[in-house]
Amino acid sequence: GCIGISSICQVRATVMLYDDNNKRWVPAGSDSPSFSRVQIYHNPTANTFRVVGRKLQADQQVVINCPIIKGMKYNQATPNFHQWRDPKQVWGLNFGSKEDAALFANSMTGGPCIS
Ligand SMILES: CCOC(=O)[C@@H]1C[C@@H](CC)[C@@H]2C=C[C@H]3CCN(C(=O)[C@@H]4CC[C@H]5C=C[C@]6(CCCN6C(=O)[C@H](Cc6ccccc6Cl)NC(C)=O)C(=O)N54)[C@@H]3C(=O)N12
Repeated sequence: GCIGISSICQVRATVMLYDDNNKRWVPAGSDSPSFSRVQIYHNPTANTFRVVGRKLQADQQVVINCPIIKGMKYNQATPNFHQWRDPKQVWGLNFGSKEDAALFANSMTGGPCIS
């Protein structure tokens, strides 16, 4: 059958970026921190993973589109704020619920990441 790229997890979270200069978290995308639908896509052919998030509000702005490197450390800083580093920046997800956080963490650590 068609083994295309599929979404293995879908949660609600506010996607944040760490502003190293000002030492503070800023919302990814436009200025207002608001929830996005955040998904983990898996490409079974290449066995690669990617995190994609789109704002829930009308414009569905893509606020994260981040390849996940195998063996990357996934840090569960609190029950509903998790984070990871990519070569350029630090991403943070402020989850809508602890259940969403656990679901996402299980997909990340069950897939490409180490916890
Ligand atoms: C409650 C009040 O919360 C707040 O007001 C803000 C806004 C809240 C919502 C958006 C958010 C929520 C929760 C808390 C939880 C703590 N936290 C922080 O930022 C902590 C505190 C100190 C600060 C210092 C550094 C910083 C930032 C950059 C990355 N990093 C590291 O430590 C990395 C981590 C890491 C470890 C392993 C692998 C990957 C990575 Cl990424 N380590 C290294 C070795 O890379 C970090 O995470 N830091 C959050 C926070 O304050 N806030």
